[in-house]
Amino acid sequence: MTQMMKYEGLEGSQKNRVLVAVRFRPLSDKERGRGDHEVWECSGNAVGILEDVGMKVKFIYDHVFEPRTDNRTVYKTVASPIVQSALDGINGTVFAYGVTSSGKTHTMMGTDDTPGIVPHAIAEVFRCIARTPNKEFLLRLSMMEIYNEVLNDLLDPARTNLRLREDQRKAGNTIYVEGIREETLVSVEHALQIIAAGNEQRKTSATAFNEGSSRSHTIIRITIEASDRADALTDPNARLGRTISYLNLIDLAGSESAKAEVNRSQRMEGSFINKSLLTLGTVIHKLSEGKAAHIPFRDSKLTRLLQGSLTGSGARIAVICTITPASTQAEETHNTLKFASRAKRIEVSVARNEIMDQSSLIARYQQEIQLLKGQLDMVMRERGGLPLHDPLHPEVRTLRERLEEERQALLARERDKLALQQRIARLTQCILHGAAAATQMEKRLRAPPSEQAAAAAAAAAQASSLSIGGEVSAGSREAAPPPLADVATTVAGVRGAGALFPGADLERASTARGVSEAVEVEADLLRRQVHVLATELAERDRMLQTIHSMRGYGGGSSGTSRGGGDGDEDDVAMQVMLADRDFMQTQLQAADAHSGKLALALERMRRKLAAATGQDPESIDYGLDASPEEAEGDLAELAEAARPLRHGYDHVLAEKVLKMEEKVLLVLQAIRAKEEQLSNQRHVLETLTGLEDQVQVRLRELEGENGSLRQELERLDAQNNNLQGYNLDYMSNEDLGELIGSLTQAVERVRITVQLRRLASKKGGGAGSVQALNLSLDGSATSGGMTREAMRRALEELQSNGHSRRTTAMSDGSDFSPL
Ligand SMILES: Nc1ncnc2c1ncn2[C@@H]1O[C@H](COP(=O)(O)OP(=O)(O)OP(=O)(O)O)[C@@H](O)[C@H]1O
Repeated sequence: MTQMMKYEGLEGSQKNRVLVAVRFRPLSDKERGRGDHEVWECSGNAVGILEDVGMKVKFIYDHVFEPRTDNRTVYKTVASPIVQSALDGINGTVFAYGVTSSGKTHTMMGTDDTPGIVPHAIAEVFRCIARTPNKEFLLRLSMMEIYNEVLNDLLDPARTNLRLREDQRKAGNTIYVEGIREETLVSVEHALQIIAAGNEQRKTSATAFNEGSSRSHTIIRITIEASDRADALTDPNARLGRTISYLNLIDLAGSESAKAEVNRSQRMEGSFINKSLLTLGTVIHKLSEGKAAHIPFRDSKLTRLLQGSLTGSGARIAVICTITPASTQAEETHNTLKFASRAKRIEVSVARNEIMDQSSLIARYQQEIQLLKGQLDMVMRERGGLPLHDPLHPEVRTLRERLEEERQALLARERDKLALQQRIARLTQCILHGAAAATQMEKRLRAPPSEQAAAAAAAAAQASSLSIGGEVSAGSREAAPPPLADVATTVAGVRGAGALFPGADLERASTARGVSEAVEVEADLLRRQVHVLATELAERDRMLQTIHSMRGYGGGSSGTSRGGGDGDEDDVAMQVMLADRDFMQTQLQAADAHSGKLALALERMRRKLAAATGQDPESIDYGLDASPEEAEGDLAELAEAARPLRHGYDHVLAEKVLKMEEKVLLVLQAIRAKEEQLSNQRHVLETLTGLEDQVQVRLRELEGENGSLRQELERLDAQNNNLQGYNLDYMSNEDLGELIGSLTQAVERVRITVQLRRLASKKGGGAGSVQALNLSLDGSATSGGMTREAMRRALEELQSNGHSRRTTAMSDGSDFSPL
């Protein structure tokens, strides 16, 4: 179903006159050679015949091109606006009309050096499409010729004598050529190759004027379907605007009169060519009168084909009348100019053919593409990949790879962080023990010997009251120090190596400060790692968000419609990823919180250490030893914890891949079945076409036979008439003599027969002489109404020859007795 839309370019009017241009060509060498001279001249938009002074006959047109005008100018002026309208959904037709050799083919097709309207139009169509990214176009090209009133497909020579049909539901043009081949165009070069191949099939024969004269009307039809791009619409619920239009580019056969044809077959061609052109003239004439009279579109194939373009179905038309200024062609040129003047008076309505339903091919293709894209998406998703058709596909894949790398790096850092945390916790414990021991030692070293034992006991008590978090119980300083041997053992545990030498307690205390600083550096490192991890997490979130939005999961797009089951499966995959991410996020937060706690504990511990040793907290230093075995143990533990999750994920993916392979197999089977069905249908169609051709041939044979039978009948009728009018009484002597002559011959035949019979009876020794002889004269002798007198004379002659005769039965029933 289509709807005609008003064309804005017409400034409020829906009617538009046919645009008529006249194009002169230069006098050819051949014309000059035979003494032709120019008798027509153009001036502005007027054409006139040259007489001695000025122009006597004058015609005015929309454009008149002088002989030097090139094809590009003709295209730009006449055809380009029609091509652009066609891209906007308005039918367009450009004719080249004129006598043979006047330049029609030169104007329409041109040469490699000067391309004509057809190549220019195709190039412009593709240029405009490239400049319209918010629309999708589908171009199809068909090429046909009308030769001797038979319509042939130039793109498929096997398709001849095609029929024109009418379908009121057809968008843009209800008349169509049944079974014509249409090629979908992909580029300018492709289109020109198709046209060149079609041109090879054209019927040409030399005429008196043009060696390569076109003897047929050639029609190139470009069907343009246009549709808004769904992804370019601002409102996703808005209806896609679709249009369809037909651009006809027509090179007519020469319009010269029959007297120019040199032989019988050309005269026949001429009469057919002229039938189409004559009807075109009549149709144009009637249309130009603007009356609601009967217009004989059906009288010729050409006018029937162009009916949609010439009448109110909405079209823009341009006629280019090509003209030779040669004196010998003056009369034909005059006729061309008169035709052009009539064409100028035609008004046609101009409307855009908007497609309101899903019937257009482009709509079907769009649906099919959507469907295929959906299927492809599904296959790719199920295989754990991303849609190949997605222009961002490589980017998405890179993002996914980066995401995976980041995830791995994050996991590794988490492991490192955990190991560090454990080491910090252990160190904290050791530092506190170390700090208490150092305090006690110093006290013991400074105090008088009597107090040293009490101080050692207090230090031991303080060390035992310290919590892991670094809390020190109130009054710990007053507690009794541990024995020296205990302190030495504790510090040795902190260093993880070496013996503690009695008497070097201060040196140990300064070593403990070094440890504290190292721990602080590590804590600082940890804080920085936490920051880096947080930044990475944010980056990873952003990437996830990008992937979500690309797959329709992005913020606010959760309503994007998807196939039920497949969407669920996809959700599962995403959920796994999200859970994974959340898990890591929680880990990070915990690590963050813990490192904050650690920093606080470290600070408190440092202050306690400083207070215990009476030193500046900044100068306290403890030695530190790493424990790689423990870190490795942690890593293994973490990997073990992650395994079930990873295993589950892989398992789900593997299952999906299997399922998807099954689905792909089913789709492939369906495609194969369809192809087979199509090939069967094509076979049936070919058989039917073959049968139809045979029937046509037989029909023609029968018509031939019918003709000769009719001739025979006519001849017999004429004879019959002659015979019916036969009357001896009115016959001339001459005719009577002739008749009697033939009668005599008949009688002679009878006589011979009688003699033979008699001879036979004698030989048989039978009844003796013949008693009686009954004669029945044949119809040819009696039907003419032979007189009794003539008959009598004939019998007398018989008798005088010695034959006896008694009775003769006349064929009219009367008895005849001899004298
Ligand atoms: N405007 C022009 N400028 C130069 N040469 C031209 C022009 N028009 C036609 N010719 C030349 O005149 C000759 C005949 O032209 P063309 O074959 O286009 O005529 P035609 O009208 O198509 O003839 P036919 O009806 O017999 O096919 C060609 O050699 C062509 O190159």
